[in-house]
Amino acid sequence: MGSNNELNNYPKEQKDIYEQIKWNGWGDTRKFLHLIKPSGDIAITTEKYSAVPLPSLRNFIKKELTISGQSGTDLEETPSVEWEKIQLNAIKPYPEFMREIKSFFSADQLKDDKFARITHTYGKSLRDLVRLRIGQIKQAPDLVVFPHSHEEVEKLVQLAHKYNVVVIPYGGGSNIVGACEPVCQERFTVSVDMRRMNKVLWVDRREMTACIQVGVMGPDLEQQLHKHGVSMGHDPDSFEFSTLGGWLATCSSGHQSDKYGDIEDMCVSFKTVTPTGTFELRNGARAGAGINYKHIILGSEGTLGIITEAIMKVHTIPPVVEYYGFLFPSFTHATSALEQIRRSDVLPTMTRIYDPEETKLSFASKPSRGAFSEFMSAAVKKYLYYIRSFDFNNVCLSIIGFEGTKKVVDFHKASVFDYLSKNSAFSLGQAPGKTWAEKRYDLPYIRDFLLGNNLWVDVAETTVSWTNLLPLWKEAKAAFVEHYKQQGIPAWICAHISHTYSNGVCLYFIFASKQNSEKELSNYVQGKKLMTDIVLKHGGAISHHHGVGYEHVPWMTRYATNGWVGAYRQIKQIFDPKNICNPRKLIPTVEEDKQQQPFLFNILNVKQSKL
Ligand SMILES: Cc1cc2nc3c(=O)[nH]c(=O)nc-3n(C[C@H](O)[C@H](O)[C@H](O)COP(=O)(O)OP(=O)(O)OC[C@H]3O[C@@H](n4cnc5c(N)ncnc54)[C@H](O)[C@@H]3O)c2cc1C
Repeated sequence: MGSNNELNNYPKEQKDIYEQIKWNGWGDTRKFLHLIKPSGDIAITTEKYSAVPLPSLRNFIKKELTISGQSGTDLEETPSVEWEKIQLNAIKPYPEFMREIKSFFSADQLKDDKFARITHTYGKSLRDLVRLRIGQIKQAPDLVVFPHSHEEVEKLVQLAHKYNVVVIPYGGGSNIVGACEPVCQERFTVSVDMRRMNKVLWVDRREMTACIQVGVMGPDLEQQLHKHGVSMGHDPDSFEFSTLGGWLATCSSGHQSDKYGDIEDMCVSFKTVTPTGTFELRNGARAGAGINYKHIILGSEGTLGIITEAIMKVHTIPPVVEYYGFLFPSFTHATSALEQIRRSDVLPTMTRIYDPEETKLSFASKPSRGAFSEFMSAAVKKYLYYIRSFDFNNVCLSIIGFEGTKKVVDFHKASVFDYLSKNSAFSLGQAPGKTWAEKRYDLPYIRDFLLGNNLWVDVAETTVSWTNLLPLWKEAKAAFVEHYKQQGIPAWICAHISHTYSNGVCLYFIFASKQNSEKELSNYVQGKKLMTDIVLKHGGAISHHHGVGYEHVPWMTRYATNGWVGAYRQIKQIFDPKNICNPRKLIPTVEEDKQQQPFLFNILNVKQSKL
């Protein structure tokens, strides 16, 4: 049973992570939003705190999701089904494959019970959560395998290749693009849960690199690295529930990307198991020795093979960490400051700029009434209004962070603060930065609450040039609200900028609306299509960091040139001749390509899905 390797000794008493997180929502089962009596306020409960009121949030939702002349949208319960009541597709019988796989893996590494299958069917996109909440699962994987080592992944992929079995790597399952969903009805499908491969294998403090098993989740990874005095510095919003393998496979980006880079900048090399062989690690600063295979695997979303171990760059844990809040009089002021900072030789570790709508959301979701006032005394407000002519409807919050030694932080800070003040920014000091750091993983929990209350919320993000940034922002926001308004449906949209580059930024939209009376996904699909089309019109990337998966496939031939789509199909054919690795993701099949429109609606499942 298994290979003789000490890394195989996964503690028997340890629960797997999929058993500890929400099966039909986001994250920690102990953290959720709910209503409290008698106030009717929305509150948040976490592992540490029970029912902390967010007293402005309910009114904010009501006010923002209102069409003028109509009464505001209020909450109306739309509960989820219980997982026990869900009917799953039957497991496809495959005795030859099962016999051989059982001779190599222990019983504890092979699961086909209902809960394991449900929790490995989808990721965390709105479409995924909706289908889970109504119990619509048509293609759960037939088996979930939990490898403990690189050698076991090799054996699994060899067997899958031999028996023509589909393999879908499953990291944290936090993707929001349908990347882990089985979509090949006819073939036996294995979900490969990587999360037992979670060790930092070595740290080299001289070269500042670490070799890491890629099933490790964010907090565990940083904890292990911290024991060596180093950090990787990759902190996406999904940090707590995503894995290094998922980050590499989706080209992920974290909050501090301005300083430490995106995942591809941190990655030196990795080991990948493909059906036609394993690509090995190669350590070293860089090489001009032909095409580095890592560039082909990065972002391949499990369609070419399974990444098992990675050598990543690390840095010394920064002794000084300072995050500040600023207010700008408008989004134009804020983006102008950002562009000037980017053009200079100095860079903060993180720059986040919220547009006026997201600024209001940010203050409305704080755990005290009138959080905006907390940051500003009446005198300051008067000063901003009368002396600085701030219109509070247009004000934009910004969080700007610096990390490093005191000398480095002070140097960057002085210069950055100069650009901020030239663009009329007003400093709120470090308090908003501290609040942001403490609460930064809370926002996604609002989505579950809204889904349970007759509303829906989703996101769209892109990389756009500095030139097209404001035109895209303005058009997307106006078009989204107008589209729904014409149908008499309330809609709300906001945006922020979270990563900057010399030639563009990541612009991130959050949009919400009401579930329709039919409780089907068509309302949502219209919004998704509208946003993606506008992004492409302004030359934006289909995604800056969420990836392509299944949900963005219909736009891929418009985004990537046909030449590249064809080349990718050939690469896939070489690496994976039987198309067993996460099929029908990333690019459309030739047949799907020919029938773009019906395919789109089929993918987004408009007709069949009910909320
Ligand atoms: C609330 C929320 C916030 C988010 N914020 C961010 C953010 O700030 N930045 C960001 O980049 N993304 C963000 N995401 C998206 C998501 O977290 C990322 O795409 C993340 O990189 C996925 O990692 P995962 O381990 O969960 O991968 P999964 O969702 O499990 O898998 C994603 C894809 O990678 C493949 N894959 C996984 N592991 C491997 C492997 N070992 N080898 C080969 N292929 C593999 C899967 O087959 C799938 O195609 C967010 C998502 C949510 C729900």
